[in-house]
Parts: sequence; structure tokens; C-alpha cells
Amino acid sequence: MVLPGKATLVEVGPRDGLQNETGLIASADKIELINALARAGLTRIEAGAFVNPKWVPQMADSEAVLAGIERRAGVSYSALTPNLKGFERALAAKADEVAIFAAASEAFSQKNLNCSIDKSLARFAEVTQAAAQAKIPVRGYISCVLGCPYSGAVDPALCVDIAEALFDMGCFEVSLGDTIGVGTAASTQALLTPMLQKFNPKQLAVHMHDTYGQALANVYQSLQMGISVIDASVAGLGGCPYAKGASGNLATEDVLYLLNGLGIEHGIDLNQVVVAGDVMCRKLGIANHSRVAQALLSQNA
Ligand SMILES: CC(C)(COP(=O)([O-])OP(=O)([O-])OC[C@H]1O[C@@H](n2cnc3c(N)ncnc32)[C@H](O)[C@@H]1OP(=O)([O-])[O-])[C@@H](O)C(=O)NCCC(=O)NCCSC(=O)C[C@@](C)(O)CC(=O)[O-]
Repeated sequence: MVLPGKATLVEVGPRDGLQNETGLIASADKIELINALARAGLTRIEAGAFVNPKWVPQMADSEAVLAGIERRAGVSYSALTPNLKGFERALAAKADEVAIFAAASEAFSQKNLNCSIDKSLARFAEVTQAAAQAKIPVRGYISCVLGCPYSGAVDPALCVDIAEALFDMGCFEVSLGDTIGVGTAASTQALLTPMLQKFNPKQLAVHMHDTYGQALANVYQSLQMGISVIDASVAGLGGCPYAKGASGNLATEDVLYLLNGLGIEHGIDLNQVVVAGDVMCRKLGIANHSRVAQALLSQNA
């Protein structure tokens, strides 16, 4: 078993976690969440999405959010950019990093991006070209790597091809998304095996949703295979608007507890993350989906 000595968390709660909430959340509350997460030691925070606001109204205030946050030294504040228009908005809002997001399923690509996989990659190439000129790093995502809500099983070979296309156009990292949380440790291994034959583990991240309660096992599987960048969402907030029934990402607090138990360094204060998630859940009037947060909060109650 080869475990990395150090792991980096990419906090996606303020974007992936909140994008699906139906009641409009005040920009000030999003800003407070992001600031609290940065103070807790998270160094990569997805702060918004410059997507079509008609498609995802909750992210329509991403300009205001990026303008309102404290910019802590050493923290990278990123945003999703589906096309050149999104990139121009992100650049004007001074995002430190942007992310493009392809899918390993034609059906999901149509639902999420209103176009085929090939067309989305052509749009993303325009974004990476503009980002290279502006010296903004670009992260790539691939959704549905372990299953699609519309077309079912996904071939790992297709994921490898899309990852290659994303790296070829200049992405510094590709995050592999189990968008609907159907993966298991075995299917994660089956995906990562061909991925790691082609790419360095340092180039890859995993982004696991917890619909079937397997996300932590999938992260552990990924750590054992040398992946050390993990996406997570505070309090397990979230779900994808184009993946019915998909629950939130794996909770940041639960990943931190796993890493602590394994002795893997991460530089984040678990208790501060628990408080940040608790404050947001109370404001939203929703349950906290982190098992670790539930346990720690009940001890302190
Ligand atoms: C890709 C598009 C834009 C195509 O959307 P479209 O409607 O086909 O776009 P269009 O180019 O035909 O333009 C239509 C209108 O939208 C405007 N428009 C066009 N682009 C933008 C923009 N960037 N910002 C603001 N406005 C924009 C454009 O200006 C135009 O305005 P009009 O002329 O009608 O007034 C749309 O499908 C879209 O926004 N999709 C994003 C959906 C989304 O955010 N999904 C959730 C995030 S992905 C995810 O959660 C998965 C992930 C990453 O977490 C990983 C995982 O879990 O697997």
C-alpha cells in the first residue's frame, strides 16, 4: 500500500455544494462561508461558476461573491467557465484559476452543456487558449466517470481519451467526477488503472459524490493508488442540477477525519471546517450531511 504523505483538498462546497439549492442564498452568506473555509486552512476553493445564469440561477452572483471575499495569501479562488464568455467574466472577477468541465457521456454533455462532447472540447480549447494568454491555470473536470444518470455504464477508455484531450489543451490537472455517486472501490480501481498507465498521479484529482455511501471508500482507494488531490464539499452540501437524485459531494470533514487517521498531512483545521459547515447548514435550514460533523457537534452540544 503506497499512501501519499500529504494531500490537498479542493473545497467545492461554495460552488458544487450550493449550485443546486433552490432558495436564493445571499451573496454575503456565500462570502462568509468562503472566508471561513480559507481561515480553516483550505488553499483551493471553488468560489463560483460563470455559467449561463438561466441554467444555474444560484451562481448568477459569482461576480459579487468574488468581489466580496477576503483574498487570503496562498489561497487560490477558482470558478467554472463553460465557454469564452464565462472565462471573460471570470477574468474580470479576478478568479485565480478556472475550470472547464467535460462529460464522459454524450447524454450528460447535452443536458449539462447543451452540446456534444466534441463541441464542448472545442469550446474549452478556446478557454484554455485565452487562459494561457492571461496566465490563468485551468483545471479540467470529467463528469460521469463511474456512471451516467441517462446512459448508465461508462467506459474508462473514453475517460482516458477525454483526460488526454484536456491535458493536450493545457489543463494542469484533471478531476475525475463520480457525478451521481454510483462508484465503488472496485470501479474506482478499474478507472484509475488505465488512467495511471497514461498520466502521473500528481496530475489527477478525484471528485466523489456520496449517493450510495461509497465516496469515502473510493477516496481511500484513490489514495492507495497515489492520488493526493481530493475534491470535497463542506457539510456534504450539494448535488448536480443535471443529475437527478445525486447527493452532495463527500463531506470535507469526513475526508479530513480519514486523512487524520491515516497520518496524511493536509494543513486544515477540522474543527473550524465543522463550524463553517454548521453555520451554513443552519442558514439554509438543512441537515448537515457530514457524519464527522454530526459526531463532533453532538459531543460539543
Ligand atoms: C454551456 C452553456 C453556457 C451553453 O448554454 P446555451 O444556452 O447553449 O448557450 P448559448 O451560447 O446558445 O447562449 C445562450 C445565451 O446564454 C448566454 N451565455 C452563454 N454562456 C454564458 C456564460 N458563460 N455566462 C453568461 N451568459 C452566457 C449567451 O450570451 C446567450 O444570451 P442571450 O443572447 O440569449 O441573451 C450552458 O449550458 C451552461 O451554462 N451550462 C452550465 C451548467 C452547469 O453549470 N452545470 C453544473 C456544473 S457541472 C457539475 O456540477 C459537475 C462537476 C464539475 O461538479 C463535476 C462532477 O460532479 O462530475
